[in-house]
Amino acid sequence: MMPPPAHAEETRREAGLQPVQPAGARWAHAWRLCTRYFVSQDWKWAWFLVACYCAVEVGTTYAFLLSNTWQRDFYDAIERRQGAQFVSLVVMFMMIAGLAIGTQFLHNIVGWTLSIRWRHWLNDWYLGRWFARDRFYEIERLRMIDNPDQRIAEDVRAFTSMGLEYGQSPLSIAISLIFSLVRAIAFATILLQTSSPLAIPLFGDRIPLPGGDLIWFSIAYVVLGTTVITWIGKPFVRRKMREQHYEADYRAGLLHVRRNGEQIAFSHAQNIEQDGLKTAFANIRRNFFQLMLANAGLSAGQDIYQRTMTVVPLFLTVPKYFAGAITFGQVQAARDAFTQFSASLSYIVMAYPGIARQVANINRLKALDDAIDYERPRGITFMPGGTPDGVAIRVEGLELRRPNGAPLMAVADWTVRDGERWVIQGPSGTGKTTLLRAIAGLWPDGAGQVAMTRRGRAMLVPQRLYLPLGTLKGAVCFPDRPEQHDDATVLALLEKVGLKAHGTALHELRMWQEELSPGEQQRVALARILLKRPTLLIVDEATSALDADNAAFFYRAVLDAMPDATIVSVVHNEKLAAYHTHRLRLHHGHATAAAITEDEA
Ligand SMILES: Nc1ncnc2c1ncn2[C@@H]1O[C@H](COP(=O)(O)OP(=O)(O)OP(=O)(O)O)[C@@H](O)[C@H]1O
Repeated sequence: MMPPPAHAEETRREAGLQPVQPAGARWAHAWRLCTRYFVSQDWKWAWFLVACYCAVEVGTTYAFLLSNTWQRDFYDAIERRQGAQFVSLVVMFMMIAGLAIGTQFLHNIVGWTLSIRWRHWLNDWYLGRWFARDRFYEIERLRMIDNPDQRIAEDVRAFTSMGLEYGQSPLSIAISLIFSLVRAIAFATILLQTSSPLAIPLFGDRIPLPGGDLIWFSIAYVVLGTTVITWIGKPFVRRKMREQHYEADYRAGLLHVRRNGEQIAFSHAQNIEQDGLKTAFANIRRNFFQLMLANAGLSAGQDIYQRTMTVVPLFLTVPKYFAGAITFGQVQAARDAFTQFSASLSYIVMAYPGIARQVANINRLKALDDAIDYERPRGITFMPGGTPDGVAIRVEGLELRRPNGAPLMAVADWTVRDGERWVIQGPSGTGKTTLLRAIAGLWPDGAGQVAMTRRGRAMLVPQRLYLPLGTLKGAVCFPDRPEQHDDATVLALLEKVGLKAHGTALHELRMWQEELSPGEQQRVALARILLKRPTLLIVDEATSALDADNAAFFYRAVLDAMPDATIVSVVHNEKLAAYHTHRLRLHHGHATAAAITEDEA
């Protein structure tokens, strides 16, 4: 279980590279993310669906207006005891209800279709950038942001969601806002019919205001409500963002236990792990209480706002009704219009939790984009394919440093010629693996130059082999696709490396990384090498889990099959050094290179 990060670190990883996210930058980013899709190759669908979405919104507004007129007629008919109109009003009501239900249905269908198409496109876009330039590796290496996986899976889903189930996308918020204003204008015309002129006293004069009292009271009501609700809701945004972070950390912790179950069970470390998970959950719980408080304040504010919205117009119109200036139907219509007008204008108040969630979401996506786009200046110049003929690796003035700039190790000049086999040795933690990473172009921190033969002809075999999710054949063939090699070849290799018993499960989809023992996984690595036959093989303690005989067999099999291959390997076992022609010894931050003499071998 990973220890929970310190608070400052936590905030940094949450926010990414730019701790302070100015609101303008955030919304500009959301705008860029939205517009990208609308000029993508899917633009026809995108615009068509948005047009449909807007048409449905027009239908919804029309249904609201019809409903308002119906209310006026209905209550007037009741007041005048016009029973003959009752049936036609009921039929009218059913037609309006049908229109409202139909528009809601279309709203969902169009919204969902747009959501999945948009998410599909954005998902591909993020995956492409995350994999490009090895960003997925670099972001983890430098621990730039928390849980990029969650950001790609869940935040992208919420960002593109046009329905209510995962919160609303900024696009649907924007469209709803526009149509709220349209609705507000439509209802303002109705309000004008029952409004009285309003004038404000100023310097002994009374300045008349355009529009009527109901409109001005409604606007004042909305401005006051929006200000108060936005103020109350501020902590909600931060808590929501932190919730996403803590939930993702907790899930990552559970996954970590699942992945390392064997070691935890063997060492009876369940208590430690449980404590770690409980601490992670305590973060969720603590945040939840704060979120609950923030939410409770917000909900209470919204509730009071909504309840008073339905009675305020009555206080304003009933005196006019008693004075005989308006009908009872007009009182009801004015009440409905006031509520609809205020509700339309106060979209921000009503949708605040959804908007807050989206703000947190956009912050997280912005941090992900910043991390993906971040260009860390490369200290070490890497030149794949930049070696002269006959040379596999050329290192000049190499200084390896940690990401924080602290020096790790220096290799002044080092040349690995074709066909040479180098063993790299040195105490633990001196930087052997880091040197291999630098050779493979994966470690940019430091100074100097590294040139390597073309990447396609080289192969890096780490201590813990990566077995992709899928079949055993896929695991052996990786990074080639399984269909690129025939079964007979793969089965023969499995037999050669002593994994014949697993041959019957060649096409079975299993968690091979969990199922095969570390030694078996290293034999899969051998099968992979023999299948790929690279001209440059970089091996990092790839025989550490094998017994002495099998470790020796590993090197013999490689040499038999590829006698001309260039090999650079990190091994602790002195006996395995005998399979090499040269030695690079790392000690006290420096490297010394020498040929291995017959006597040494
Ligand atoms: N991503 C990283 N961020 C910060 N420090 C790192 C990172 N990766 C490696 N290091 C540090 O660099 C140093 C050298 O690590 P490296 O794995 O290269 O050592 P090594 O010689 O291969 O050790 P061993 O023989 O134990 O495998 C270690 O102190 C390690 O903590």
